[in-house]
Amino acid sequence: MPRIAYFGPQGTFTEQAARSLAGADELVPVETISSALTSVRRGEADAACVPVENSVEGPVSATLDGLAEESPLVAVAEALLPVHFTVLTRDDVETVRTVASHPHALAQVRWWLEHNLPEARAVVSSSTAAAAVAVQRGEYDAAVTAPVAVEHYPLRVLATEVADVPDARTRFLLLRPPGVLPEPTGSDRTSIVAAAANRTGALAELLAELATRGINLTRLDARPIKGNFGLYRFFIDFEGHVAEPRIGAALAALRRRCNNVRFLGSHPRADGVQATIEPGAANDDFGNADAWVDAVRKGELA
Ligand SMILES: O=C(O)C(=O)C[C@]1(C(=O)O)C=C[C@@H](O)C=C1
Repeated sequence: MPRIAYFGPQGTFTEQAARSLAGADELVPVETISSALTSVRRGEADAACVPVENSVEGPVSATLDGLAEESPLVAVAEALLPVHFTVLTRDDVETVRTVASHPHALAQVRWWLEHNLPEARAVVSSSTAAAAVAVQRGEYDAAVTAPVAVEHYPLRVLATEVADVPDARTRFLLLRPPGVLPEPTGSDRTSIVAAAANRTGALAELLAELATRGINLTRLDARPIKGNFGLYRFFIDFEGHVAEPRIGAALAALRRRCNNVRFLGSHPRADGVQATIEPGAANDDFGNADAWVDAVRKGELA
């Protein structure tokens, strides 16, 4: 049975995302995002499920860095989960002095903590479920967790539906080694990471290759290239599938212009949003234009 390594332990938001993507596959919790990716690279798991971006706190840097380095992995599916939290404590805790969670979770409940647990010091844990484990062990007084954590850890519920931003969401990826790509659906996302040359206008030129082909961006993040202070990689997500001519042409142009381009996948969007097709950028427009150039080269048309 195929195995999916997910960012655990049991009871994380990522487990919920993995369940929605896994079908009948076996789910295997691992402690960190980087170990989920490593287990796929080593062939110990067939796929990894990890968070990639949150609508309040932004990109998950461990995922971005993990995808830019070592052997390539590609995203074949995504899940989008609404994020609100449950705060758990132990029965013996009278005053909450420490509250633990994943940094992304703490950032999403900052206001709530200031107003409801003003005495509590926030402590970072590797995941929301790891915080629940630490509370069980008596290391901290409370944990900010995913609602499902209460099914795994017998703790007292202090609050539910906790979220400073009511409509917060996190997007998760299912990653595999390069192989057969998912079919295009008309509602797809393509992801790349590229290191633009260090000269005036290099990033603008890179983005222009996408803009002139009518490709709508859905995310742009910069991450430092470690060991090269001041140099950055750009993670770019955009509408469309590499099977479509406008996307293929843009990727070829980026490959020519950039020091390094890595394809991170083309897969259906979880929100079902259809790609915007600008006038002249449809598959047929590219096909007809290529056919015309072929005919010109053969001396059949002018
Ligand atoms: O710790 C978890 O439960 C996770 O799945 C990680 C994570 C994240 O990385 O953003 C996922 C969703 C929430 O936004 C908070 C934490």
